[in-house]
Amino acid sequence: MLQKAMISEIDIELITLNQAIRDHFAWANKLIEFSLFDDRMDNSFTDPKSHEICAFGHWLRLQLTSSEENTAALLAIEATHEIMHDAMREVIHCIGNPRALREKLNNYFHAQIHFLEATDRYKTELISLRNCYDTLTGLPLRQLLYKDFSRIANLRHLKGSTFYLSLIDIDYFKAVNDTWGHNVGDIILKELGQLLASNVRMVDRCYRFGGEEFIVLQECQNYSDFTAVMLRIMNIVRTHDFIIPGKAIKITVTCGTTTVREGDELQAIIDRADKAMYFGKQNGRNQCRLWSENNMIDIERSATILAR
Ligand SMILES: Nc1nc2c(ncn2[C@@H]2O[C@H](COP(=O)(O)OP(=O)(O)OP(=O)(O)O)[C@@H](O)[C@H]2O)c(=O)[nH]1
Repeated sequence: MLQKAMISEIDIELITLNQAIRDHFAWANKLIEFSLFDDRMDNSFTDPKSHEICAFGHWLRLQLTSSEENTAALLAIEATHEIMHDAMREVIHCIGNPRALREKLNNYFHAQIHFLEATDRYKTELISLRNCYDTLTGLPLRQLLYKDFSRIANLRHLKGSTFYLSLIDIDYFKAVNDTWGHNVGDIILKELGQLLASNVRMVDRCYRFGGEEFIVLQECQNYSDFTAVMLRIMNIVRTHDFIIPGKAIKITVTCGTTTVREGDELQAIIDRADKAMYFGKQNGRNQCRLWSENNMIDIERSATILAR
């Protein structure tokens, strides 16, 4: 399944894909020029690995090395791209032999259509994925959390690591909207989303769960790693200057967190995190609580004790 941490990554991929397709057409036009004017062919046509040398091939390599999740879709494009280059080389070999050329040219046209169909499919996938992201904060929305969860549950099983789900809710956000207006509320949501996304590790995921609530899914080797991360996030948020027109303001959040246990349904996990968060709200806000059957553990106190 395709995966991106932020909507901007999808946009960048769409922009660069469009550019790569334009580069492909420039390359195809060059082929017509070479054929008509009998110019010297460059290695983006003649090399047996020409599909790796051309500008589109460069784009493809870059995507294949930078993302593991999209590999299947990208490899499907690569296969059609390579076949198209092979077909084009056969066309070149048949120049001067009109009878053979007709068939080779048809093969090339078909290969080109398959290649463009594969890139179209990928583009459609990227665009439908884009609809699962929040346009305000750029973060994945709750429907992606549900999709990601089954993959994460498998990972947990395979790697034996502990996953934590944290529900982060802005304190007194209604007052922010009432005092400074909804647009300022939006500025805060956007900035908080970016702050959270840039302060979790690459392997962790941050979602806009709805309204003024965010969810962070983290994979941690041990409890002290987890408490250290949460302590850091809480401190980053409470000390951050949120720039609104004419001034900078500070906000706090209350966080409820829980471990992902064997066989857990996602809804049950979210309910536990919600209970822990609610406990934090009722006990002064601006804190992070870990759900436990008997008491809701104060994560920041726990992190401080563990760090001694
Ligand atoms: N600006 C803006 N406000 C939103 C958005 N989504 C939800 N809100 C507001 O978030 C506020 C949430 O208010 P409450 O649920 O009362 O919570 P709160 O004021 O943060 O109080 P506590 O959570 O108890 O600390 C409401 O005023 C919603 O209108 C949004 O996308 N943009």
